[in-house]
Amino acid sequence: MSSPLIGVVMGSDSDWPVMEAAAQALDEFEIPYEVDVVSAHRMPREMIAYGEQAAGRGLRAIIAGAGGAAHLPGMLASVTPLPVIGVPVPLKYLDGMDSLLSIVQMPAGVPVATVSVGGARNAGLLAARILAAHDPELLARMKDFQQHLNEQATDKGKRLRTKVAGHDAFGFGK
Ligand SMILES: Nc1c(C(=O)O)ncn1[C@@H]1O[C@H](COP(=O)(O)O)[C@@H](O)[C@H]1O
Repeated sequence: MSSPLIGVVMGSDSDWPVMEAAAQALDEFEIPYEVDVVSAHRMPREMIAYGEQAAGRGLRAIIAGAGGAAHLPGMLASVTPLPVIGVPVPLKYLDGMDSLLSIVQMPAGVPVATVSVGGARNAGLLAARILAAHDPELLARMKDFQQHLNEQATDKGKRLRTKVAGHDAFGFGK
């Protein structure tokens, strides 16, 4: 198995049902990744070690998901030079707003690329794009993926126009 290029980490294994979508996106692009629980709050020393060692171990980006007082992505970003993508994980209370605000509002100098609440799939796709910027083969696959999305959306329009007869006003891809 090739060594991981992306670290997919989360504050708890309870985040996995949300974070799994990041792993699935990486699987679709055949990007090797590792998965682990790394908590800034509950295992601060291990979290610092993970962030400090990530680049040296060959990772190219870190996807970090956490819920509630989600300090993990920002703390990782403070100790690694790698791009960090933060995923706000929604919990039972506050619908993920707490997590979103904890991740997104970073001080200048310590960037975290924050995706939407529960947006782990986009985190995986963003990590794929980061790698694709220096990998022509991966870039070509990302373009194919975007073309496929376009075709799916166009088909949805066709189906909707068929369903709502008489409202064929514009008609992309007729
Ligand atoms: N936000 C953080 C951090 C952190 O930011 O370091 N560590 C754990 N957590 C979050 O606590 C929530 C509840 O965790 P448990 O389900 O283990 O009680 C999870 O969403 C986790 O990401």
